[in-house]
Amino acid sequence: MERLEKLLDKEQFEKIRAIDNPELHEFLADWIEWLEPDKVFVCTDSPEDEAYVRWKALYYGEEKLLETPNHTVHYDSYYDQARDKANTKLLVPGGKEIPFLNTKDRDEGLREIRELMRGIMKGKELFVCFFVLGPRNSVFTIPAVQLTDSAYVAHSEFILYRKGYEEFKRLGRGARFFRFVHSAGELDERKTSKNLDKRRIYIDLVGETVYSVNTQYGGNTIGLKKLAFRLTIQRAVREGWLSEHMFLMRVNGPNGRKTYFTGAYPSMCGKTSTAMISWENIVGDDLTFIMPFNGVARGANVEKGVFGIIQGVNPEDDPIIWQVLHSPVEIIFSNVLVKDGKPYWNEMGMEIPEEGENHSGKWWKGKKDKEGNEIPPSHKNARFTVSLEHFPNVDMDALEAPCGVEIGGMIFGGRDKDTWPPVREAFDWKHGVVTMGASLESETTAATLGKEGVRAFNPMAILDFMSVPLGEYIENYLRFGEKLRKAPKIFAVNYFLRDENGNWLNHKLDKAVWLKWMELRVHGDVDAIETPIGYIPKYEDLARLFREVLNKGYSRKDYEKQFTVRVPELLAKIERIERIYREQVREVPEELFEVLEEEKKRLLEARTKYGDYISPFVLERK
Ligand SMILES: Nc1nc2c(ncn2[C@@H]2O[C@H](COP(=O)(O)OP(=O)(O)O)[C@@H](O)[C@H]2O)c(=O)[nH]1
Ligand SMILES: C=C(OP(=O)(O)O)C(=O)O
Ligand SMILES: [Mn+2]
Repeated sequence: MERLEKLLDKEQFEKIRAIDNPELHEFLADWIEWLEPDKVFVCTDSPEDEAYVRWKALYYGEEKLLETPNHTVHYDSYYDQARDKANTKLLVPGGKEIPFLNTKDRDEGLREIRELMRGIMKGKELFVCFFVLGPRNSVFTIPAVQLTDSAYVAHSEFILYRKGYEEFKRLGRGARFFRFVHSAGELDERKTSKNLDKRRIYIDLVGETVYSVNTQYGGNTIGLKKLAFRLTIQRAVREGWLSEHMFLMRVNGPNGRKTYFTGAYPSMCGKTSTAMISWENIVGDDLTFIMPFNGVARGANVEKGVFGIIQGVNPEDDPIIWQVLHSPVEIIFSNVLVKDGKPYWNEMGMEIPEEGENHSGKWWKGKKDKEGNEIPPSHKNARFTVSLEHFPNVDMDALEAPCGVEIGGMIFGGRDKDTWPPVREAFDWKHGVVTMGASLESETTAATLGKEGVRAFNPMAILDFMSVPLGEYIENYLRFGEKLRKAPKIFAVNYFLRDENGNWLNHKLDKAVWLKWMELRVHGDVDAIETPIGYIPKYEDLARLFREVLNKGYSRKDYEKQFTVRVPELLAKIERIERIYREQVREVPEELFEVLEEEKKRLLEARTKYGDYISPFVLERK
């Protein structure tokens, strides 16, 4: 406390003194001394402190006002537009190599990151912020403290997370809290991070602390989002619950029935757009905690806001997001095109100006980057940051429920052009966990730096964030199901099937029909067709639902094309997955291989009887 008294002015010091936690005090004193900010501001839960951060984002030029009140725009460097996987490392003692995880020796990593951060906040203001993951004062709550010199990062966190200062005060010495230390580093004239060659995101799994430096992109910097996620996965696996890359939503069934679903898809594969379907209800769009209570799986949103992809948001497909983005509620737009104070983005379904300012600076149509690529109006990974309370279809009761909501179904999906059908149901928990979750593959996207469109192994859509050996993580999943009296049904979806010419086989809103079908299946209200890979919908049920939900026809031809069981592709996929688990992952539960083996056998038998490509109508008649 003596050290802190010297480092902080009286008013800020009093705010810290009110929290009885010596561990926190020591952490703050160490880092404030090390980072050497000119000024420190401590945020309590008061609206004034939040307003101060919001104002500082403008004052320091990290955000600019737009025409609509409460709207601002933020830019990240042209080369800092996505998660940097290569420079994101897990610090583990001895630098133990773990397949699929990017690890580094803990001592070495800590030394490197401390060196990069020494005195990095000279001339800058440091914000000390307190938040919680999960609803406040609940079984899910995890407190966290964020140190950052970016008012944009702190501002984003106020929009996305529940305030935690009072929670820290309440918990005192009992708080098992996460720590995040971030610096955007030196900024250029556009107020974007300059030293990208020294961009590092290091996750200290032992100290439950994450360091992030020389970057601003939210996926690399917003402590409570993808950085905390690595820490919560570790806790969940140790404690026997699930921390997942999943949306949480309510699907409305017949006669007012409410059924909650989670959905795990890799970044840029449809979590937000599914959770936002206007006639259903959103609880969360990215991160869900799931715990077993009295034999029932209950889920809660880790966050209270959305950091969503803006490309493609248009008034027809996304009426609610569109409406929210055009109302005067607090929103940060990032990496969009701005002209005369108005934001524009790719595929917004209206005309876009031919010049303005965007993530590349001054922009005009046809402008090329250093690599000779034409720069689109907005970046593919451009985003909006907004609180869920502003969405007319938010399920507020579910969002704040201290014990979460009962989960009826869990969905897995990815970008797959040729293998999985649009929707199918697992035979049981184990079958779903193994053949849907653990077998997920998806094409890479612009949410991470590097090549797009490459099919990649991505179990549970979580591989980028995995912080424990994969075998242990899958073991935890399998055992989780055994704790449940009534396990959620598991489903797999694929929104991204293409025909031989590369055209999509489904419209963006077809997912709304799959959701209604899954809701009926959770309650056993419709029959299904048994296939070697699980249950698929009957044509008649889908045709009725297309009419009811979208007021559209659905032809037998489209159904047959979409739901054909593609035996060669499915077998090739099992081979790939089995090889990965046999050759690359260690200590895989034996059940995984058994379940894959059974699936393979079913597919081979079906091929003998019906051929390589099996029409769902053939299977229905059998
Ligand atoms: N073709 C196609 N694209 C989709 C569909 N759903 C979402 N997308 C696109 O996928 C991208 C990412 O979607 P989003 O829901 O933000 O993904 P998230 O990162 O998982 O939350 C956006 O550009 C969407 O327009 C779909 O059903 N079909
Ligand atoms: C913030 C992210 O989340 P998502 O794309 O899953 O919405 C990210 O991946 O950087
Ligand atoms: Mn999203």
